[in-house]
Amino acid sequence: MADSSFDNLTSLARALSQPKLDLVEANDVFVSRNAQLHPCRRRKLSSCNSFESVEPVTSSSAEARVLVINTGGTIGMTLHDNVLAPKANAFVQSLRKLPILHDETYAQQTCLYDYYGSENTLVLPKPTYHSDQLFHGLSKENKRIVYTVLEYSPLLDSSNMTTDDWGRIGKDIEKNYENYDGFVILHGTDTMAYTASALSFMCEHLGKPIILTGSQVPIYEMRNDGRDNLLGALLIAGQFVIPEVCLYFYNKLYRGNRVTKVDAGSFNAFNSPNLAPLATAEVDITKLAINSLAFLQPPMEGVVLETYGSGNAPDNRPDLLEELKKATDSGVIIINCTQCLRGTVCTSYATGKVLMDSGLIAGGDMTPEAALSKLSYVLAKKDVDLDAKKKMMSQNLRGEMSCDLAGAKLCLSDSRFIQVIAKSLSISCKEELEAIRDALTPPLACAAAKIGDIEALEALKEMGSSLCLGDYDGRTPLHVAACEGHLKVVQYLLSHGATVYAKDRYGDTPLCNAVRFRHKEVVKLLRKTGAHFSRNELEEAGTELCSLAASGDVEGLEIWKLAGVDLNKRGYDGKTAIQVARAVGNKETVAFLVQLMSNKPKVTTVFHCFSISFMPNNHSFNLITILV
Ligand SMILES: NC(=O)C[C@H](N)C(=O)O
Repeated sequence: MADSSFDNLTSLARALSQPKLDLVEANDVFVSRNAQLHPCRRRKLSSCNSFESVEPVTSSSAEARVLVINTGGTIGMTLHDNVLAPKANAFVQSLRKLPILHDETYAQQTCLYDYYGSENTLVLPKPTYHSDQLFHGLSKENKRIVYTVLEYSPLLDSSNMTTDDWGRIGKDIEKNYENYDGFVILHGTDTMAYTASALSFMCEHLGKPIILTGSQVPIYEMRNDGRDNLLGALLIAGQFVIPEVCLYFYNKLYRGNRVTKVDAGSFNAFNSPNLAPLATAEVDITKLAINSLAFLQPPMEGVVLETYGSGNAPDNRPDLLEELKKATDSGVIIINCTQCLRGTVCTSYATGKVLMDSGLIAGGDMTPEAALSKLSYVLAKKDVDLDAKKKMMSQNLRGEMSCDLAGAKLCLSDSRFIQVIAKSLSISCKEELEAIRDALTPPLACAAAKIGDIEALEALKEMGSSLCLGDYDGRTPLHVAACEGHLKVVQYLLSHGATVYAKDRYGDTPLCNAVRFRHKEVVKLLRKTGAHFSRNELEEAGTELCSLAASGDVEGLEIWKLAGVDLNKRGYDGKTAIQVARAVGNKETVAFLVQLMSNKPKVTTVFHCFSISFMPNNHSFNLITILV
């Protein structure tokens, strides 16, 4: 991976109170939000010659939208002078000719290009029974997947990617976050695991899938893996709410910060040694070999040390240990990662304990890629002191390291409820106990959220359960806490990985729930964390506003406004709330609406989804393999 100065990418948090541009931007991919309104599409459709024969587009919610960011990599390369190099402006044309990746008939019949305002927009064929069955166990929305390709210039071999490129991808996702259901990043395989790890830390409070993929053989070749990889990534990004940065390759969906490239000559190029793939659809990282430790001097602030076995190094080299100790004493954060593909760092051996005694932090079963990205993310946290940074490095932040299973077991057996159930089912082995835990904890967490019991939520988390999982109706603890208006619980859940974009069986988000039950503070907090109404929810919004206006319910109108909904939205009969209030002669409501629409919003909603205050200048760290 190419070296670069770590530019100070200042926080991208920004106020959403300003209306976003509704215009198609220079590169033609940023689509007008208004253009998504179903009636517009209907009007455009009706002007199409072949409208009668079109499979009816009942609403815009029949389509899922995915943004594909093409950064380069082998998937779009061609041979020149016997070497592979990226080819600009050829990818979309080539996809257009592949029926498996684009349905031109549907595009023509539904005026897709006019409607989305971009020649770079394509649509997958209707999902078949077979592709429906591809991903077992994940909640799925059965939709047409419309995707728009944003091609970077220049396209890069990923060995040339720098941290600036990570920042660019993050910014583009942030810019387009509300307009798409998911994101696919096309990327070279050589440094894909680094970018995946970096994005996983950059994207705080992520609510939608970001899936990196690429290929080993260019998509232009007759026999290639690019088509399958792209198709799989699109199907997942468009159909499933997996709020994670993932990597999809060779029929497997991995957590992005768990993978490493293991094979330069096989389609099966990636492995996630310490975490099973999230779903199955069935060369070399330059390391700095050192023989001197001069590199531990300032301005070095962090080091990922790749050590032997379970985190061991020679304990008969006092010179080496002394240098490490001096460095950690002076504030350098050194993470101890194992060179082994599988297994975790622990202090079973004297040769491992000496490293911990020298102040190193155990990297558990993190990949070096994830450790390096996490280190850069943590080092960039300006308002966090050194001890807290060290603590963050030793804790699981985004699923990049496994929790202490021994601890989980102990807590599981401590939990009387689960213990009794496990006993009555004669369950004794760890795997079965964990399966019981995973089945039981979502409803338990929802029950705790309902009564505002943060301690109970904490206890469930300690047991190793995820607080993001939904119950049988897909309702997460965050949905429940939002309905109940438990602000502290909402705060707690948001800071422990809950996603604001979770949708229940009825397509409702926690924001929509908080609005329904009129919990203003919860609405404000959710908005601050990046929540927005889904397109489904927005379709009903105009009618809802009109009925609130008809009944003079100004409190109701205000809370919809707080939730970021445009009060000019039209109801089913084309009227706006203010027109309805005028029609029923409710002057107070009219005056209130006029004031509400002219006033600047009372809350400043700040988008925290992506705070890429990442890798500031002067932060210096390195990945080293220890050779002694
Ligand atoms: N298969 C690949 O994509 C390898 C290529 N050199 C890259 O990382 O861009």
